Amino acid sequence: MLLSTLHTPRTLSRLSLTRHSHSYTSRASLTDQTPTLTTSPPPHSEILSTRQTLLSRHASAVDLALSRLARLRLTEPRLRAFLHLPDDDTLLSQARRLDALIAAGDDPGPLAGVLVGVKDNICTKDMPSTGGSRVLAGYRPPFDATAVKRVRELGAIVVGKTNMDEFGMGSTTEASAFQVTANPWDESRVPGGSSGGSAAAVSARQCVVSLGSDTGGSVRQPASFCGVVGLKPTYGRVSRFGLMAYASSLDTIGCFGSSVADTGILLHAIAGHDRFDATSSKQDVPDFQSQFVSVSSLESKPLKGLRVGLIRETIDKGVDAGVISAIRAAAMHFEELGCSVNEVSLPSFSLGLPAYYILAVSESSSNLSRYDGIRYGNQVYADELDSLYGGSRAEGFGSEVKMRILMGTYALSAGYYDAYYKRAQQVRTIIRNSFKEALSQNDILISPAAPSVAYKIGEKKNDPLAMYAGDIMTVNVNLAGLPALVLPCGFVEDGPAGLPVGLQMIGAAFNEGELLRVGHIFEQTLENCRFVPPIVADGDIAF
Ligand SMILES: NC(=O)C[C@H](N)C(=O)O
Repeated sequence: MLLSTLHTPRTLSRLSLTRHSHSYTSRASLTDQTPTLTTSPPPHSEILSTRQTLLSRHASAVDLALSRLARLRLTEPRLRAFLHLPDDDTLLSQARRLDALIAAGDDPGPLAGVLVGVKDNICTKDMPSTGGSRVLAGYRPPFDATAVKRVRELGAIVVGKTNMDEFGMGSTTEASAFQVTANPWDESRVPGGSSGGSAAAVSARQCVVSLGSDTGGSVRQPASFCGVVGLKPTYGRVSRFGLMAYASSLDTIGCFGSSVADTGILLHAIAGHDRFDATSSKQDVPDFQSQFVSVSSLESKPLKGLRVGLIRETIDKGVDAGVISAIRAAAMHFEELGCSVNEVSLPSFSLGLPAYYILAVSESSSNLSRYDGIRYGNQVYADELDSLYGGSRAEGFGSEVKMRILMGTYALSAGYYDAYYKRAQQVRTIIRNSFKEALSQNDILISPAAPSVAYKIGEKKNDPLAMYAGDIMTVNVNLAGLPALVLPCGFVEDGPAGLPVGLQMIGAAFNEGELLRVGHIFEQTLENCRFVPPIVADGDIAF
């Protein structure tokens, strides 16, 4: 954030992008002409500043954890972002261990003292992991997922398990078997899904960063709805060991942060080959942190020469006008940064949604067969096997999961396989190729992360097709296996404080470093824009 240029007339004239009041007490408005910054801007990286604070002994890990936990306890009854939270003593004992290391002069690790939220479909050995499903209520895995193990080894503290749509099947968290999470910007709205708890928790600063999973947009769409940064890595970049499988050829573990830098640092911590996941890639993981250069002015055209392609089909009919204007303003911002921006067409774009919903449900019908009451899952009493299977599933699964298993079984059945599954695989190849072609002429592609801002709770719950249609911006990227970064780029005037709009940047496979570099520069130069929801300031807890 360029504070020095915050109040220049030039800045204000560009504010169609980000016109938003920073006062926690006043309503945000697209027409605000006099922004008021009532608190100092956040550091570009809370992870880096936490490390600095600890090593310089300005505060202890216990102090930092206590202040974060105070906000968490205060906001959680309203947000319901977590399905499981250990008691404070359990968390503070981990902070005490870090303080002891620092006192002894040892390095506590690059993520020391960082509170991380973990989506409930990512296994943790010391906390329940239900995947948002009644079928796994009370299940405690005997191991940590590789991503969890890695962040813990680097000093992070897992603060709890976040709410989600059952097994990742949904876009709002309303398909969680346990609770609906509220959006921190407007508590009558959904946070998006399926990783809605992870996005809401970071947005409300209940934790510093969080892990989610993205099969068809489950990190990127909630990041957009909650005004945080969300990164879906290239398929294979992050081990899926310990992630409950939904659609294995599409599933990825992704990251949330309140800045691009934090999100990239978290990715660096979890990325890289893992012998427990044969699909994890052996590609080197570059030092993403070196990408986070400071930019002092727009005049230096810090992204000079970058070719940006705005996907035409994503700013077309069916997309909210407010979203389109925020994305067009973001495109203008890229031009100001020195990029060339051109509209590109991906004619196969609209095929992504039907192909995704055939492939994802087909894979899920196979993956979820393990929850049969014997291998995994709750078990009902029955005196013969079929009734035990049937009864356990009938009782354990929610209606969306049941519907998808049925659709998937149908698409894979002998008489329909060619018409549905095989055809969807062919479409997947076409989509992959069209991205390849577009990315040979552009360095990055941009689009909205979702066709609208956050929905009202209940608005789409009983209309699955409308719910699925909301995934149009994200599913293609999973089908192509590419990385994508979503970051907040503006507001639509709606709800008590305005609702954030997310920009999606799509890059070539394994080129997360470039997305992070570009995203960091975009974010720093997006003056006058703090994506901190009003709930953070409630209760006088200093941010
Ligand atoms: N899991 C995801 O990535 C979300 C997508 N809405 C789905 O239901 O499949």
